[in-house]
Amino acid sequence: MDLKSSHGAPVLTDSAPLSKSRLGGHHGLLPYSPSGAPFSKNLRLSIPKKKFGFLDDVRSIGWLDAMKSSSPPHKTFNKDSNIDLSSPDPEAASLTWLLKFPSALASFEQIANFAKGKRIALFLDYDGTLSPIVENPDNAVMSDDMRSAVKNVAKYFPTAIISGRSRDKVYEFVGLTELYYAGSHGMDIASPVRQSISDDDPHCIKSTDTQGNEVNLFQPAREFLPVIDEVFSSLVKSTEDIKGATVENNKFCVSVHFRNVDEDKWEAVGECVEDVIKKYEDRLRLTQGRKVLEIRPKIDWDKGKALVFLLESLGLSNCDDVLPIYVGDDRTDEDAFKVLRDRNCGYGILVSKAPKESDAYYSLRDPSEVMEFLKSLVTWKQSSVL
Ligand SMILES: O=P(O)(O)OC[C@H]1O[C@H](O[C@H]2O[C@H](CO)[C@@H](O)[C@H](O)[C@H]2O)[C@H](O)[C@@H](O)[C@@H]1O
Repeated sequence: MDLKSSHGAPVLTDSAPLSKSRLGGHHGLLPYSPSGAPFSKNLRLSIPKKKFGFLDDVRSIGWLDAMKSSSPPHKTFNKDSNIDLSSPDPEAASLTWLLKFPSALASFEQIANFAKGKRIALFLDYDGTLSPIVENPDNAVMSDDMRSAVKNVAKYFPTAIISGRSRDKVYEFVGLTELYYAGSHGMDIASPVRQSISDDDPHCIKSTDTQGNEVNLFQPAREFLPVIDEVFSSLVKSTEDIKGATVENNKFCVSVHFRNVDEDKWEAVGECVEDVIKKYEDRLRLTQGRKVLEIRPKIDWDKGKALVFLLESLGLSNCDDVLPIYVGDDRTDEDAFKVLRDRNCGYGILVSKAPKESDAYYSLRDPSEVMEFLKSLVTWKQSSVL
């Protein structure tokens, strides 16, 4: 694994751009694009690409606009057509987007064809993918139906959850022992013990899981634990007078939620965060998710690196016989989509109703479609072994 190390931790050398050109170089896995599609060639989707770090956005456009830019207001969808009515030509924009990111359900046969003769390995984000987005992060429980769909799919395919939550928290929500878990945006991975991975790696420690199995804990940001705890306490204090603001300790990162804060106080939330983290400028970085600001160690590690680590730890890194599929809804999932795209090995599936730029190949609209997709994988696998 290509990991630059300094003072024992992998160091972030550059802030990677979120998206790159989707054209060329990946022909083997490009999804089917219907010809003669019913949309005008002149229509272009105007979706801003993220080129710089979030603090650079703040410096150029201010806190409020930066926070708004990645937390677009809830769109109004026509009940029958599910089309965004707030855009000038929503129907065309939606169709154009679906041509670029076809539905993984509508394209299921094509995905299944690519998977023939390969082992599918599944990687799932949690919030917004397995559970719907809700106002209070503590209430983001997974439905029993979804749990049973994930349990079933894991009988046939190695399945891992890669979440921004702490590993313990996401396990508490999911509660399935048959999965692999990575928390804190991949900075806390529990995987089976494999000598080649764990030998001599200072970030790996052997531990025991809830069932008494020996596991390998990979925690590349362990040295940041005291800083993260310090920042968490300071943020709880500094945001206590902002109604609706909450701070979540995700062990190796901290989330500052502003979903329930009046928009005229968003800037105040941003300023609290800036005040607290400015003295850690060389050690921490700031990113943004869905109405959440996230403070993370400045190390070269993300969900994409976690995906590669898990593939290696599970003995699934050979692209010739493994097809990794990563399903996620958030900006942080883009790092994993990009890894699959760059390696030309596997598919990213973006969960979104609204057109967004992405390095995924396919899309699903919401967690209920994710559940349908998981069920389809099981049905397909069962029928192919008959
Ligand atoms: O990587 P994920 O599993 O998607 O975690 C990302 C963040 O998800 C949670 O926040 C988001 O979901 C909440 C519950 O639906 C919602 O209230 C919040 O506005 C969203 O940002 C979680 O609370 C964060 O800590 C995670 O980083």
